[in-house]
Amino acid sequence: MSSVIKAPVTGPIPSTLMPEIYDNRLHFEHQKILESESDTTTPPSMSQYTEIPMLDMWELRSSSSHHHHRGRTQQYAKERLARACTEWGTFYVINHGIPEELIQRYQKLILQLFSLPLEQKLQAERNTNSIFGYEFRQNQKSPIEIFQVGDHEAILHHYSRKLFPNSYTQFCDALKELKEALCHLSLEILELVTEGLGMNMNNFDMYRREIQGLIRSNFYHQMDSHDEKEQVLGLKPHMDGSFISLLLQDDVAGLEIMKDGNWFCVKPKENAICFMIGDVLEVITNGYISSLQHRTIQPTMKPRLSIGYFLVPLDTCTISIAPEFVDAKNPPLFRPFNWLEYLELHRLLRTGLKGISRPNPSTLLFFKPLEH
Ligand SMILES: O=C(O)CCC(=O)C(=O)O
Ligand SMILES: [Fe+2]
Repeated sequence: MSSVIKAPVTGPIPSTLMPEIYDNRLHFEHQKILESESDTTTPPSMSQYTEIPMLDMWELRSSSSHHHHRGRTQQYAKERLARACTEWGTFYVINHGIPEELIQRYQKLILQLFSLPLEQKLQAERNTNSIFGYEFRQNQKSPIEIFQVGDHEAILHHYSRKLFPNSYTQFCDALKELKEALCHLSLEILELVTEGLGMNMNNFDMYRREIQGLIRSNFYHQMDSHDEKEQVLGLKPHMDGSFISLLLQDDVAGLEIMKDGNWFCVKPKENAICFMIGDVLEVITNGYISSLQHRTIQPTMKPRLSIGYFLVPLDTCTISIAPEFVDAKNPPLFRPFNWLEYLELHRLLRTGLKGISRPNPSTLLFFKPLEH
């Protein structure tokens, strides 16, 4: 029998108590973050480009793997997948099977949404307590517009009706269709990843039943500046609060990833979807794989559109380390928590707490076992 150390189980903390409970830890941890990542507060300098690993879904899919040669190809692809997760936390997925027509149809409609008059878009403005709706961020030199919805159809219809009074079904249909395709693909990849890391598939199935999807479209306005050397931060450095995320991009560069302490620019790749590991998977694997720190740079020549799909737990789902990742040598690094608790901290860290105005690089720091 393996010696399994159980992390203390705590219930969700009422949001009203959070600031008091976490205040001291917040100051302490915040200081550590500032020391370890001071570069993120200064304007970014030109980052080097990097290639990231590339995974071919045709090779990874098992349906016709009886053939000896194909079996070997698949085995090799699975090994590369596991390595991409432990070494990079990100990779491009090719031959993913999501129809180009569907992606283009949604891109066209979401660009129509972003080109509506601001007063109309603000009819669907995100409520401060919600993660859904339209958001206009006046960012340093040029704005970022965001539209995010989840699996709740009523919410999607509510916002879509305000934005497209005459043609909202067309928009809703395209969004739902794309969201379903991305959900399917992300579950397929998540299963391959967890299997490749040696996770017990019964534990995986447990999570699979408690999952929801968020789809978020980011529209980055180009800067007026003509100085090509000047770089302005779009989205600040962050980790996604998801199991995994999938990112579709147009042909404008802007995504940057942190690898071995340096920022690298990831060029968009035609017909490829960027996969990223989020905080939830880091917790479940007890840090065996890490969530990917990333940020974006405002475009200079033309605007940029990205569409993110986030596979996240249900609000009430308890996220805890899968027991197979804990033993005497690997004590638990995180306490169990639920998704709403995580979101609340995420929000607090973003909006600032008692003078702390810097946004979070890692929300997970606050879910360490209290004795650590
Ligand atoms: O626009 C991008 O490339 C990244 C977007 C992102 O990181 C996010 O929405 O969380
Ligand atoms: Fe992100």
